[in-house]
Amino acid sequence: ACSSKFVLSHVHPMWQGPLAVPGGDRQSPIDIVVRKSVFDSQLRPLVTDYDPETCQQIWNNGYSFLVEYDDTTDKSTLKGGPLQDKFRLCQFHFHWGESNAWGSEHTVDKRLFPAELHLVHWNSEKYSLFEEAVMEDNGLAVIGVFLKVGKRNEGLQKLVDALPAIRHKDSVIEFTKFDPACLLPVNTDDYWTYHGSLTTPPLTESVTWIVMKQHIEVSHDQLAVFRSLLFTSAEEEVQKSMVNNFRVQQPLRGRTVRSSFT
Ligand SMILES: NS(=O)(=O)c1ccc(C(=O)O)c(S(=O)(=O)NCCc2ccccc2)c1
Ligand SMILES: [Zn+2]
Repeated sequence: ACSSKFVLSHVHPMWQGPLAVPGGDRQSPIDIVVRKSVFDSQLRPLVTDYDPETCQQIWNNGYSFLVEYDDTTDKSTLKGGPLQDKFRLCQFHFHWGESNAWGSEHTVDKRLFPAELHLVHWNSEKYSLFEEAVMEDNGLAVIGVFLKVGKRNEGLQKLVDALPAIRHKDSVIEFTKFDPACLLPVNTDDYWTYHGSLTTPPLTESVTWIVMKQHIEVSHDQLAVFRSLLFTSAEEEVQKSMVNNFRVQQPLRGRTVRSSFT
């Protein structure tokens, strides 16, 4: 899997890392200004082909929880959309707030959502390892999906039920047969896309971001379980709730956000 081998232990407490990377002119997240996005008719529908059998584990890495997939073969892939190559799913995770008023990393016309899902993929046509791809311009593709509070999300419940077992940083449990397609919105043809970066250290500018226009709904109670996770490990005296694990928005620096819809 992608990030399990690298527990970012060097990440200082303010996991958000520097506000901006020196010389970085394609940092993420950003505010998507809808009326400034440019429709591109060349943008194709996303093609996801996820195999639930590749789901391996769920763990708390000290700033989010990650569901990790076996990315040693092309069994769970993403292609199409703005992408030229085939990308392999390595993990998905979320960002959320301490209240339903904020929590997402991207915003749409400054609108905040209570949480945001990221599905991280790497270019397996050009690179042989995630760790290589993460350093390259066209190395990663991350799908962003906004979460809104509403009806209970049945697909999410299996994941929510696993969270109490990984309350503390560095806890991990086996987690299998989870199809991440159940977390995608009904309509995946409408999205914004732009070139950006990881929103966590090392903040490398290797990400083609694909942000879904349509959100998914989760219940208030499901989101409350996210907030029961802890940033801190079992040994630490002071336990800190895992909330507000999002990075501040970054300057657009002249980038164009393209849309697949008018
Ligand atoms: N918000 S985001 O999509 O940018 C993102 C957040 C967290 C992580 C992570 O590793 O935990 C990742 S990651 O899986 O891409 N890993 C980045 C850190 C890393 C770099 C190099 C090798 C392993 C891990 C991405
Ligand atoms: Zn993320």
